[in-house]
Amino acid sequence: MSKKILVLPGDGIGPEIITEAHRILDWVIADSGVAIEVEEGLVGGISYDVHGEPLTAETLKAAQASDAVLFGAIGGPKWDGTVAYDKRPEQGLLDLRKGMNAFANLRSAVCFPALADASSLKREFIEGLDILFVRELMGGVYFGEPRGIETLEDGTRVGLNTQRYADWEIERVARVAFEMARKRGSHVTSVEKANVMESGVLWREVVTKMGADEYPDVKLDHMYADNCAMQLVKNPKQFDVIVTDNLFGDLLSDAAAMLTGSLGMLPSASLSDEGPGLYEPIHGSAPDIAGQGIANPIAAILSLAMALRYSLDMGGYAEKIEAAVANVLESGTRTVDIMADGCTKVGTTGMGDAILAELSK
Ligand SMILES: NC(=O)c1ccc[n+]([C@@H]2O[C@H](COP(=O)([O-])OP(=O)(O)OC[C@H]3O[C@@H](n4cnc5c(N)ncnc54)[C@H](O)[C@@H]3O)[C@@H](O)[C@H]2O)c1
Ligand SMILES: CC(C)[C@H](C(=O)O)[C@@H](O)C(=O)O
Ligand SMILES: [Mg+2]
Repeated sequence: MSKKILVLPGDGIGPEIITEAHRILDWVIADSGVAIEVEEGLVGGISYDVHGEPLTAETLKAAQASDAVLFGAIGGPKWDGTVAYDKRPEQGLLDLRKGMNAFANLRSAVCFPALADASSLKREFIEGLDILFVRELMGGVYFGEPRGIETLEDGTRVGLNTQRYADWEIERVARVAFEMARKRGSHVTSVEKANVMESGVLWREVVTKMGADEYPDVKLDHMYADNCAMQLVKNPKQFDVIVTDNLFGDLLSDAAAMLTGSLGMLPSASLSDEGPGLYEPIHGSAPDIAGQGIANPIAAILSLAMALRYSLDMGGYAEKIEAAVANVLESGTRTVDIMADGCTKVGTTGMGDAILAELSK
């Protein structure tokens, strides 16, 4: 039976970077002979413009019926404050994650040796860096009720969001983190703010119990989120797997992206217990550089590699793509965000060309 990938380029630089990932996917299909059907759809602002919804029921259905979804990026100033809050592009992404039951977001911050000098930290701090974030993606303050903006009797306006975690939500994401750690450095750092939030107290309790009962072989430590932000900059190589909630995971993974040289380098996989995975770069639609052909497509291409590994049982091709990216970087080919002295500057398409040429060798 043939496999199916739904490609959702989205807004801003989304279509630019996804075009390059799509070209790599076409190469994988041709090279492997595996029948993979590729369908394209709309999501985010472009979907709102066409359908009045950032994610239509049809697109969600197509996502649920696929083996993997490759997602670009959504959002931009065109829709900021001009569309109803529940129709904004970002809501389309949140609904897609929820609709795909994608509760575990793996964000992998790896420093490619060739980019050790592209980071804002000194080489010795990030050379060999390999952190896996396991970010809870379907709960917490992103989805908790009650929420909204209310006007009290005295006229005071209140903006309200609720951080809420059930024990089973913590358990299922922690299990992913422990299982991943077993395949890597056997070390999990669980991050919350148990010192100020009850949701953090429960988080710590549940993770501690699971570690002791089921994963005594995995080293477990706990860290407050503010300290974790500081430690990521001070000594990032102390981390192996970091498991954390939806909001802290969003913030900390953006910070970690810069350790690797650029936000344009970090891919992610959002997984459910069963069913298709959602694969997306962690960066956004980068309105400041959209349409200029200069965005770095590597995060999107590495997200495709994750899709091949986790959803299509084509781990060998994932490794090929990752090796091709490493070699291209080694050869000194760079988009502007990771440009360095003595390197060759290319645009989005140029980077795609270079990776394709490396794969075809
Ligand atoms: N998953 C997503 O689709 C996603 C993620 C984050 C933000 N957003 C949305 O994107 C829009 C812009 O948000 P933002 O500016 O805060 O974050 P952003 O990630 O879009 O951009 C932050 C900075 O990183 C740079 N950057 C990002 N990706 C890059 C790439 N591939 N190559 C080179 N440089 C890159 C941008 O040029 C910008 O300077 C907002 O509407 C936001 O809601 C979407
Ligand atoms: C666009 C937004 C909904 C999203 C998030 O906050 O999860 C983004 O920042 C991300 O990191 O994927
Ligand atoms: Mg983010």
